[in-house]
Amino acid sequence: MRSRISAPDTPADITLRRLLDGDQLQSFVVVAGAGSGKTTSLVKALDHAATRHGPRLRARTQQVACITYTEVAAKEIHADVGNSPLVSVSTIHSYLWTLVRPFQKDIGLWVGRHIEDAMGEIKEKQQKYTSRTRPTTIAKDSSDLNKLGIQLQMTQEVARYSYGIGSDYAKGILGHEDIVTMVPDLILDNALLRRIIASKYPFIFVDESQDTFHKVVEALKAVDAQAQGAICLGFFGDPMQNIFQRGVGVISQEAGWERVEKPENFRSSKKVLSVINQVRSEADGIVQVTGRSPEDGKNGEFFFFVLPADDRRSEQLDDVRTWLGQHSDAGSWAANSAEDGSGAKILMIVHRMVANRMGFAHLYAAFHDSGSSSLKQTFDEGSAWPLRPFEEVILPICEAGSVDSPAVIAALRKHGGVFNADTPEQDVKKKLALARDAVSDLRKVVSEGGSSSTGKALTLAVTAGLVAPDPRLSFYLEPEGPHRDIVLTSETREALGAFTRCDVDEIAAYFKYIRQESPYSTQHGTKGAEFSKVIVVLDDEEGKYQLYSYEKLFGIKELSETDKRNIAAGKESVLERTRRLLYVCVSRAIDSLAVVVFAKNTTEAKLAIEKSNITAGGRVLTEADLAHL
Ligand SMILES: Nc1ncnc2c1ncn2[C@@H]1O[C@H](COP(=O)(O)OP(=O)(O)OP(=O)(O)O)[C@@H](O)[C@H]1O
Repeated sequence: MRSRISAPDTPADITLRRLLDGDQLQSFVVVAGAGSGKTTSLVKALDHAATRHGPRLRARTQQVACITYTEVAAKEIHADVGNSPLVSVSTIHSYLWTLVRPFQKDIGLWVGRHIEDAMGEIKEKQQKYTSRTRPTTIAKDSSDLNKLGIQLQMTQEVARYSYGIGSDYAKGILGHEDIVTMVPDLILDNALLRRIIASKYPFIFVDESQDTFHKVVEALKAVDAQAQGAICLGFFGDPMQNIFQRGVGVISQEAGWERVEKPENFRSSKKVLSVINQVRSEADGIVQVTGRSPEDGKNGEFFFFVLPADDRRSEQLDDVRTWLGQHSDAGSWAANSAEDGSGAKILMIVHRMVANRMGFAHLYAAFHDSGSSSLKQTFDEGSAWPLRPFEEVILPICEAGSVDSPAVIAALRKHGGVFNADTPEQDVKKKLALARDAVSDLRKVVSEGGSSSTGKALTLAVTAGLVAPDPRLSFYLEPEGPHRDIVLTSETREALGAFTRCDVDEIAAYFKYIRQESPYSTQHGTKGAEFSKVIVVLDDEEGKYQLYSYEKLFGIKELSETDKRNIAAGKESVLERTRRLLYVCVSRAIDSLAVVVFAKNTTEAKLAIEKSNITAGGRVLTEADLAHL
């Protein structure tokens, strides 16, 4: 990839430099569509702030802060600015924790209040019991209340809170969820904390700002308001690409802030850009113009298929690839991985069909049929907490060449419970020798697979201390173990039951999909990426929990009463959510794009799609076209 710093300046880059160089710093919101070079402008602005204000930042031990979405993105951005020590690039969680870690007393008070609130909710529920309330509910509430009381008592003894995977307040551990709730509360409550943040970070930039939590935005705005021109708070984002449920979407502009626009699209061919603009036309109506030079301005290609939603979807998708290989100018659309640029990338929402095809149907069912809505969502987005031990430790250990591979040590060192990054070398050797048998047993369990091998692998890894799991998981596996005061909802318990009964092979298959190693990618996981040829598959999932519906978006299916009520009340509806996901997907294509809709009634679907204008005048292709292969 070409260095982002060396990309030619756009008018937005020049505006940003003006804002960074004024006597009074000015905060801003960059609002621009897909492929407009937001990340590129962010990197240029970071570099400019660090270079131009370097001596002053150094003298005052200040840094330019950049908050981004994933650790991978943080590393890439930091590398783009030459890993400058004046620039601190981190994920939102680690940035927020760095800010409040020294405020231990305030953290303790917050935790106490948080537990009391949870106790209050249960007490309120108890007041509403009727003669029909089930004895199991009454017993569970009473046990949960008792546990929370014990937790509250034990927090009195906590000398120092640390940030772990999931919360166990009694042991002084805060989890990811706590950080994004607690830190904004503390910032909003504490003027001193706001002053300290402003004096340490005179420049704070937020990447992918549409996906930032509401409360975090509010807290950063409070820091900015108090600093009165002494800091520059800059958001880089696209409200149309807000595809995670807790994201703020639009960042409202405060008085005196500047709105910076980037009207160009540097990524996509003309045909693809017209689809991108069409999808956006019914949202905020931002229309992009091509930023590609005339010699570089390829026309590109766009194809639209409507096919029956039956149990032959997989074969039909193969036929679509073959058809495209024969009829498009872009060469092969074969099913090889798109990493080498030759094949096509298929973007699908995590879906029972993908799960079946990719070999993780039971795992999918464990999260979708019994989990809470947050477990379902995080599963689709690739970040569900019960899967972390596999992602971080168990799979890397099992995928390594041998028990003694450096990859095994690296995984245990980074995430395991056996030793941590600070363990002295001689202890690492000793502990590893002890852990060697467990590692080897774990590799055997995983390679044998079979029903319930997920639970077996987890129990083995946790008991041997190879992983430091989320306290919720630890409690589930060992109810009388070290995390016995944890409270689990019945939904979570049910999902964990189904999860541990899965064949561990399914977890490997799921991560292959999530990490985009397969020709398929999740529609969520594809954010920020770009591929030469893209096939976007639109296929509504059956069931009552329907967050997205392409059939509703195209008018193939009627809106439900709830949808109509949400729209009438100006609340977010299935239409906006689906449109945004579709926007993110179609805008990943550089040259060629194909959209495949699987619908129950293809005749009605074809008519509705033709009416929707998305095909930009092109013909809707059907099964009959594929028949001529
Ligand atoms: N100023 C520029 N001149 C030429 N090409 C550019 C410029 N800025 C960005 N690009 C190219 O455009 C493409 C998109 O850039 P980038 O990923 O920064 O956009 P983005 O707005 O963050 O995208 P998205 O929001 O869709 O993920 C990249 O291939 C990048 O190299």
